[in-house]
Amino acid sequence: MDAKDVSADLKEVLYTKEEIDQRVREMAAQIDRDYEGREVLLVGVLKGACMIMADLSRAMHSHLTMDWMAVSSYGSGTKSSGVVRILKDLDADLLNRHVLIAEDIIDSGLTLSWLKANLESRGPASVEICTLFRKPEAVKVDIDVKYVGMDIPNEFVVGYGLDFAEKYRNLDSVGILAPHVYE
Ligand SMILES: O=P(O)(O)OC[C@H]1O[C@H](OP(=O)(O)OP(=O)(O)O)[C@H](O)[C@@H]1O
Ligand code: HPA
Ligand SMILES: [Mg+2]
Repeated sequence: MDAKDVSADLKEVLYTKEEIDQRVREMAAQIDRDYEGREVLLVGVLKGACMIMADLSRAMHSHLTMDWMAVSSYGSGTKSSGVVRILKDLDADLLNRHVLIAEDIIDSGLTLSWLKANLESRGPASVEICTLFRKPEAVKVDIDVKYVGMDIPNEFVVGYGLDFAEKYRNLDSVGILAPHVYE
């Protein structure tokens, strides 16, 4: 393998592009059914959710609008700082809207439990969460998540939008980062 190939930094591939694609399509179909007759505002949490937003929205068939928020709690490390910072707020007014937050991962859950409460305070008709990945062993807060793609082990993963120090987001599969990369 080319030494510059980013996938060489993975210890193990957890999900291939095809497996992710299949699961995203299933979630999109479920969301279409659940929101029948209601227009969804998809809120993508930058930057990690860029891939799931792009793929989920295109796999959905109902009318929807999209907006973006940028928050960060990981900086350049592999552990949450626990402090969520808004780097970019939404443009949309949430009053009476059906908001569906699209996320790449729930790890400690701190980002989404904070974000859900923040969006709920803006007068929406509803706020639900869709995440592609969740780490059940890492979740520290009680958080109601309506759509979960896959539960994964408590390891630092990269790819499909997920980064380590801003790298690896462009991998089309998702895998466990090899410890030699960050130790
Ligand atoms: O459940 P938690 O422990 O809070 O972790 C999940 C959050 O961490 C990552 O974002 P990050 O802060 O790395 O920003 P990024 O999306 O720009 O990479 C990820 O995209 C989630 O938003
Ligand atoms: O496992 C992870 N990988 C990348 N970013 C993350 N943000 C929270 N958990 C993770
Ligand atoms: Mg990150």
